[in-house]
Order: sequence, then structure tokens, then C-alpha cells
Amino acid sequence: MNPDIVKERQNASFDVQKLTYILDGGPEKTKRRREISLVLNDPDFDEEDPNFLSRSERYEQAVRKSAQMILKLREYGISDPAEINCYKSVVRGNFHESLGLHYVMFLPTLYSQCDQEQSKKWLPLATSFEVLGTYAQTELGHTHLRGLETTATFDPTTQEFVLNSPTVTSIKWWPGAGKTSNHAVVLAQLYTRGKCHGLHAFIVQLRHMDTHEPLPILVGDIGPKFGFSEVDNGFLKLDHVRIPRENMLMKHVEPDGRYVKPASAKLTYGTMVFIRSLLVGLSALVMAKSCTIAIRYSAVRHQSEIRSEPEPQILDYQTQQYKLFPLLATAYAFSFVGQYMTETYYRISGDINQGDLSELPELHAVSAGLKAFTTWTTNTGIEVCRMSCGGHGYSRSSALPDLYAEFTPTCTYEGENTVMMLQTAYLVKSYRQAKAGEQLRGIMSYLNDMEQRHVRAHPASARPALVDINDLSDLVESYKLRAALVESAAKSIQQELQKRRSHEDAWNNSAIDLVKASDAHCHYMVVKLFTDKLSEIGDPDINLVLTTLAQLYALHGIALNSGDFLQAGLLTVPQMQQIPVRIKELLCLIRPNAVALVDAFDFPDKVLSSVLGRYDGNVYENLFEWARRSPLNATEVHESFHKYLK
Ligand SMILES: CCCCCCCC/C=C\CCCCCCCC(=O)SCCNC(=O)CCNC(=O)[C@H](O)C(C)(C)COP(=O)(O)OP(=O)(O)OC[C@H]1O[C@@H](n2cnc3c(N)ncnc32)[C@H](O)[C@@H]1OP(=O)(O)O
Ligand SMILES: Cc1cc2nc3c(=O)[nH]c(=O)nc-3n(C[C@H](O)[C@H](O)[C@H](O)COP(=O)(O)OP(=O)(O)OC[C@H]3O[C@@H](n4cnc5c(N)ncnc54)[C@H](O)[C@@H]3O)c2cc1C
Repeated sequence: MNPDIVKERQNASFDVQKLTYILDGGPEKTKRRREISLVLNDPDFDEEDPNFLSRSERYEQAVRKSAQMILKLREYGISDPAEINCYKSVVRGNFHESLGLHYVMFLPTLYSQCDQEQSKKWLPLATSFEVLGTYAQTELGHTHLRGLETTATFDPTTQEFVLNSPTVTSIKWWPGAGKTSNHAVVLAQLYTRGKCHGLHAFIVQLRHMDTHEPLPILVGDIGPKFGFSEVDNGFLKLDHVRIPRENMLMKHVEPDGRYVKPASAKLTYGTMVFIRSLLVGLSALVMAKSCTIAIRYSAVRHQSEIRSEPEPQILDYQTQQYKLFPLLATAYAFSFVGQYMTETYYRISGDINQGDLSELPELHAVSAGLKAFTTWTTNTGIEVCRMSCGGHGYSRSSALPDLYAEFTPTCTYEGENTVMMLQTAYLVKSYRQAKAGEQLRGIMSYLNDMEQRHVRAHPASARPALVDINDLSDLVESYKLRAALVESAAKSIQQELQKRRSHEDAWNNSAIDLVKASDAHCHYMVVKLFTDKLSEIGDPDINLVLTTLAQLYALHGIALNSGDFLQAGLLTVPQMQQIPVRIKELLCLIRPNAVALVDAFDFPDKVLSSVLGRYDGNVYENLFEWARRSPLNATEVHESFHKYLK
């Protein structure tokens, strides 16, 4: 064990184990997660570091691993869905799996959209992995749902749907598992009796069940990408492919071609809402991994000098703390927001299953906004962590380049982040309702008292300094009032409309304000949820250290967005000047607990897969060993010497 890291752990002011319990949701859950993590000791899961393999080898290794995972799942008797997720997350490590889409999109779509008869047929096939599925929605030319071109036309004479991608732009593009899957849920515009009824989901067989040869369908892999090398994102061109009427999910077409309207057309989009909700938790996980690597490494790395003494740990540099500790605070904040998002998703989707759709718009808006907010922040955070590790952060052995490459498409998939932020119609609608005197419930209820509070541009000096920057509840209140930026967005729309612009143009001309409003709303939610969580934590030592992190999160956010807070007159210039001073004090308070705070995330070394983030801190000897395994070192003299240099 590296002596620096031992010393760091001795300095901790709280019980790391107890904090792990809080993050997991209780000691029993921690115990079970640790038991599940032991599967990594199974030699059948041994594999080559993917960074030493070609794309094709990586895909093959990933398919082998996916198949092993299924076999072992049965062997280990893991069947509870939450435990399966934990098991898969542990085994997957920092990379994706080729069967990922089957689990995260194909199966959930079947579960939520099959009727009884369809469930009887498809669920046994899909859960036994005879049917391997993907989710084919996006097309080469469009992602916007109303713009999708693939059609499904009902033919009552044969009781079939005819699926067609009539143009190049209508070819399905991006669905994972182009080579792996034999079925797809295909989203297509439904036509019956000559009329279009919008997007619906259809189950389409793509490949022969025994030989895996494609049916008369063009299907394949779209080629190498920025990351996602394990995943065979695919293309799919359908040329008048016929499928039985029974393959339409939720069955909205009667045998005579009559269309039966669903309770809400938006239920077809349910799987996207589910994944967006999951991505909030995934952001927390990846932010936590990145911080673990960067902070442990910063504790064992010595460089330059502060005083004329031996080189200090780089974690002692104030600038290093300023890079990493706000991200550490973010990792904690997002962990609690992830828990909230999962609970909210299951609560509201439970109501939806019971026929109560009243909270569907809120679920859509909250999951879209938080997905965008948390993935954007994490995406830039990973890169800050990588840079903070200097040259060794650039080595793939650090895992940070992989974490970035695998995570960054979360800002794009399941709805491009700007587009998701623009799903603020709900915010503007809520604002208008509140302004008209309606009492809002839930997370939007803060708009109820906006009329009295009225946040407007004020000369800051004209306002009394009501906010105590050391008081978290005051900070939450400031974020809440800043979230009333939605008022500016609504006003911008109004002004555009007064210029006789169409509603659509008024909306587009206010889009920057709308995204800002959405961002401010999400930021408020995160600060509030983090602060609310503190009241549940009884252990005084843990409460203290998490309160320090929450204060840092809130103040750092204000410092980054100082213009909003000043312009709205929420804080004065002298208060703004106090914030950097307070932030520096908070960095000092967090410093002794930094390593313990990342230890509490409790990532086993095999899951972290990072030489820099090793628990024992023995970085240098392992970096050397890792480099020796590089394929270029397989021979002392590389064949290129004989071919070209000699
Ligand atoms: C610890 C964690 C463990 C994690 C485990 C692993 C996690 C996973 C990891 C790794 C595997 C993942 C691998 C990659 C997977 C990627 C898969 C894909 O990417 S699949 C493709 C996604 N495609 C999109 O998302 C398109 C985005 N576009 C849209 O959704 C729509 O076009 C949108 C929302 C932008 C516009 O919707 P409109 O086309 O219907 O048009 P409008 O008129 O604007 O909306 C109509 C009304 O419907 C509401 N609406 C729209 N969507 C809704 C929804 N989903 N629910 C409820 N209402 C909705 C709207 O708010 C609007 O409401 P009003 O009329 O104003 O009241
Ligand atoms: C790794 C990966 C895996 C994927 N897996 C799947 C899958 O399994 N199944 C599937 O169906 N799809 C999948 N996708 C596709 C993914 O869902 C889309 O790429 C995503 O929804 C974004 O759409 P787009 O690529 O068309 O971007 P575009 O919408 O073309 O975005 C390009 C730019 O235009 C801007 N823009 C677009 N519309 C608006 C607007 N209304 N207002 C303001 N700005 C706008 C965006 O902000 C962005 O800056 C995957 C994508 C990736 C990268």
C-alpha cells in the first residue's frame, strides 16, 4: 500500500463504510452488491484489456462476455431486476455490451407495450434470449419523431403491415446490435385506410433464427465511432417487408383496418423516458468513477514545490482542489438526484399503468431536463478529471479516455441535450398557469409565489442582502428564485408574438432563453434534492462532511453563473466577492476527507480498471507493467523494421 494513501485514509473524519451504506440505500444492499462484485474473480470473466484489441476483436470479446453473463446469471441464481443491473454494471466495467439494447430498450418496450397475447408469445422468447432485439427508431436523415419516414401500411386483405424505408434518408441508422440482433422494435408511421396515424412500434424479424442470416432485409454495422467499439450500431433498410398484424405493439388496428386511438400517443415513447431516467444515475456513477481515479492519483503524485520542502502531493495545490472538489460534490449531488429520478420514474409509471396519465408530462419534462443537465455536466467533468492527471491521464491505462469516449454520446442519444432542454414547454405552461392563479403541485410549485417574489433585473445595490451565503437553505432559495428565469423566456416569447411572429418563430427566437431557463430549473432541483437529503442523515460526522460538499456545490454553481444571480438582484456584489473566499475555506475543509469521500463510492479495482485509480495507490510499477503488455512489445523488433526501415 502506498504510504501517502494510507495516511489520507487515517485522516478521515467520518466512517467511510457508513457513507457507503447511505449511497447504496442500506447495509444489506451494500453487502449484496459486494457479494455480486465477487463474480469478477470468476476466471471465465478474465479478458484482454480492450485497448490492446482491434474493433472486430473487441466486438467478439464483448459478445463472448455478454453470453457468459447470461450463463453465469443462471449459475449464480441472480434474478431480481435491481441485482441483475448491479451484476451487469460490475461485469461491464467501463465499456458497453453488445446485448445492451436488448436489455435496456427491447425488453422494456415489450414489457410496457405488449398486450396479454403478445406478452405470452414474445416475453418467453426474449427473456430466454432466443429472440435478441434492438430498438430501431432513428433514421439517417431524421431523429425528430414527427419527421421519421419509415412507413407501416396495413393491408387488410392479408392482415399484414408492409414496412418500407422508401428513401436513403429513411434507412434506420444507429440502433445498437446491427450484427447481434435477430429482431427489432421498429418505429414507423402507421398508415391505414389511407390515413397516417403517427409513429407506432412494430416487432420485425431481421435474421433467420438458426443461421442468423439476414432475411430479405439490408442490415449491418455502421462502422467505427468515437467510442462504443463493443457495440455494433447498425443500419436497417426495409423494402416492403411484411409482418403479421399481431406484431404491432399495443394493437391499435382492427382486422378491418379501423384505427383505435391509444389513451395517449406519447405512451409509445415510454422506453425513451425510462432510459433518460436511468441516465441520471449513470451520470452519477461515471462522475464518481472519474473523481475516484483523479483524487486517488492526486494523493500519490508528487510534483514541483510549494515551499522549499520535499515535493508536495498534487492534491495540496489549491488549483487542483478547485478542479476536483466541485466535481466530487457534483458526484454526490447526482447520486442523490439519481435516486430521486428512479423513485419518481417508478412512482409515476406505476400510476400510468393504473390508467392515471396526469403526471406523464411532468415525468417527460423532468427526465428530459435532468438527463441533459447531468450528462452535460458529467461529460465536461470527466475531461477535467483527465486533464488533472497530467500526461498519465492521457494514457488509456488511466481509464479516463475510455470513460469519456463511452459516456459522451449520452449527451446525444435518447434525445440530443439541447433538444431535451427545449422540452421546456412544460415549464412555460406551468409558469402561465401559476400566473393565472392556478395552484401548482409537485416540483413546479415554486412558481406559485413568483408573482409576489417577482425576480427582475435590479441594480444589485438597491436590494437588501437577505442571503446568508453560509446558510444552505438561503442558497436553495436563491436558486429557486433564479429558476424564475422561465419568466424571462416566457416574456421573450410574448414580445416575439407581439411582433406578429408565428408561435413557432417566437419559440425559436426565444430558444436561448428557454434553454437557460431549463438549465436553471434543473440546477435548482439538484441543489434542493442534495440539501433535502442532508436532513435524512443522522450520523453527525457524515452530515457535516456532506453539508460541506453541498455548500461547495451550491456556491460553485453561483460563482459560475454569477451574472444571473447579480442581474436578478438575488445577491449583492460584496456577497459575490465573499463567495470565492468561502469556496477556498470549503476546499480546505474537504481536503483531509477527499480520499475517504471517493473510497465511499466503493468501486472494486476491477470495476474501475484504472492504473491511476488503484485502491493501493501503487501507480508507477503498475503503469510500467501495463505498458509492457502493449501489443507493440510482443516482439523485441517490430516487423515494420524489416519491411520499411532496414
Ligand atoms: C446506475 C445506472 C445504470 C444505467 C444502465 C445503463 C443505461 C444505458 C446505457 C447504455 C445503453 C444505451 C445505449 C444507447 C441507447 C440509445 C438509444 C436511442 O438513442 S433511441 C432514439 C432516441 N431518440 C430520441 O430520443 C428522439 C428525440 N426526440 C423526441 O423525443 C421528440 O422528437 C421530441 C420530444 C423532441 C418532440 O416530440 P414530438 O416529435 O412528438 O413533437 P412535439 O410536438 O414537440 O411534442 C408533442 C407533445 O408531446 C410531448 N412529449 C414528447 N415526448 C414525450 C414523452 N416521451 N412523454 C410525454 N410527452 C412527450 C411534448 O412535450 C409535447 O407536449 P405539448 O403538446 O407541448 O403539451
Ligand atoms: C452511440 C449512439 C447510440 C445510439 N443508439 C440508438 C439506438 O439504439 N436506436 C436509435 O433509434 N437511435 C440511436 N441513436 C441515435 C440517437 O438517438 C440520435 O443520434 C439522437 O437522438 C440525436 O439525433 P441526431 O443525431 O439526428 O442529431 P440532430 O438532431 O441532427 O442534432 C444536430 C444538432 O442540431 C441541433 N438541433 C436539432 N433539432 C433541434 C431543435 N429542435 N432545436 C434546436 N436545435 C436542434 C442539435 O442541438 C444539435 O446541435 C444512437 C446514437 C448514438 C451516438
